[in-house]
This record gives sequence, structure tokens and C-alpha cells, in this order.
Amino acid sequence: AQSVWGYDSDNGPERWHENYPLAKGDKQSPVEINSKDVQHDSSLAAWHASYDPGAAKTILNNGRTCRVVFDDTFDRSVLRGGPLSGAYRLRQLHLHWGSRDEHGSEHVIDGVRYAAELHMVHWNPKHGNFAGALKQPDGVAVVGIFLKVSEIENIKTKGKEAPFQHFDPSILFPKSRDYWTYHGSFTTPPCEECITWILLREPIEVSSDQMAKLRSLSKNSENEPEDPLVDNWRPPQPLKGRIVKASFK
Ligand SMILES: COc1ccc(C[C@@]2(O)NC(=S)NC2=O)c(OC)c1
Ligand SMILES: [Zn+2]
Repeated sequence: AQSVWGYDSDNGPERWHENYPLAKGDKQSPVEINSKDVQHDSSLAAWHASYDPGAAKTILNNGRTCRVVFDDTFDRSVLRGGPLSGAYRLRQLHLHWGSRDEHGSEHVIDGVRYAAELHMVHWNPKHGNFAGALKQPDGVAVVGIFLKVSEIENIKTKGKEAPFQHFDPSILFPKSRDYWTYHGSFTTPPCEECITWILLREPIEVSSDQMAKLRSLSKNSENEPEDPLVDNWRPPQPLKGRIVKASFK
């Protein structure tokens, strides 16, 4: 049905605005980042995450992405510093990826599309709850991490099932803390413009097998015809005068 948004030609990003007017807002995400237009801001502080692995709860295929949810009923796994004031609670992380290694990320850096993009979504508890935070310009902070396919032979351990109860997502952070920051929106409907984006400059490496794992997920439920879950990324939206800040020179 047209009303259920997705990434296909009949319900994809070009049509979201028909049911979700915010999609045509002035602070939409993702965006293209051109290093020549980026402004270094020496007042930008370093960001810090202190995550409790025990906060990880479940991993879910919701037909649009693969999502891990965390206990955010108190300041258990938090992100602070960087462009933020106060501690933001980690609520969930999810990914966007392509059908091939040449595309899949949502933000595009100097024309480079990465194979995938990881979003770690945090919200500001001063707004009471997540729903309240969505309505505030400083309500949500998302750390975006680019995934590129490594050349090295992937070192997947066959058949090993890692329990998600002991998963500390800070292991996903790349070495460098360098980041870009700008004010934008969720990249899927309802596209609220409540996000302070912190995009890490250094991508993390994943093997092609790991990418294949992501691409093996399907949109459909069990016992329905196989419909591969791929290309769940929104193309870049107009900056509309916004300046992207860099924490690095
Ligand atoms: C109303 O609350 C929402 C709405 C959409 C998303 C998902 C997403 O749009 N946000 C980012 S970032 N990437 C996405 O795909 C969400 O993520 C926590 C929360
Ligand atoms: Zn996302």
C-alpha cells in the first residue's frame, strides 16, 4: 500500500512527503559533506560514550533495518561531550546498507558512498521520554559510523553465536574521534528535525562476508516470498544553508 513508506519506487524517499510533510523540511538528513565547505570549530569538545554492555536487550529485523535495542530507562549507557550539553541515553542502533559494496551509506563524504552506515541513536532525558525528545531540536543525538569492506580475509568464526546481552557497542567506534556535526533529521519518516548528528570521520572495516550477512536479511516475514532487505538508505537532502562543523582541521 502506498501509505506504508519504504525504499521502493512506489513508496520510496521521493514520495515520503505525501504522507510525512516534514520530509520536505529545511533540516533533513542525510546530507552530502564536501570537505571544502566544512568549517573547523576549535571550540568543539571531544565526545565520550560510557555504555553498559548489560543494557543491550534484543536484535530485531523490523523489515526496514537490523536494530539492537538497549535499556534506556535510566542513565545506563550514555553519550556526552562533543556538540552536546548533558548526557544522552543510548536507545538503539541500526544500519543502512546497499545491495553492493559501492553504495549503502546515507551520508555521502566528498562523493564517497560507503557500503553501509551505522546509526547509534541517543536521546536527551531532560525532555522526559523519547517521544518528547523527538519534538525538540536538542532532543536526539545520533553517532553515524561508516562501514567499508576491508581487503583482508574476513576472520569470521564459523557457527559462533555471540549473545547480545554482553555487547558493548563502543567496540564499534573507530580509532579516531574526529567528527563532523550538523543539525538534521531522522532519515526515515516521520523525519523529525530533532537530531544533532555526530558523524565519525574514520570508517570501520567489515569483511565482505559480514556485508553478505546483512544482505541475507529479508523484508518479508517467515513463510512469505523472499524479498531481500537491501538498499534501505535515503539519498542526501538539501543543506538549505546549514554549515557542517568539523572537530578536526
Ligand atoms: C520517531 O522516532 C524515530 C523515527 C525514525 C527512526 C529511524 C531513523 O529514521 N532515524 C535514523 S537516525 N535513521 C533512521 O532510519 C528512529 O530511529 C531511532 C526514531
Ligand atoms: Zn538510521
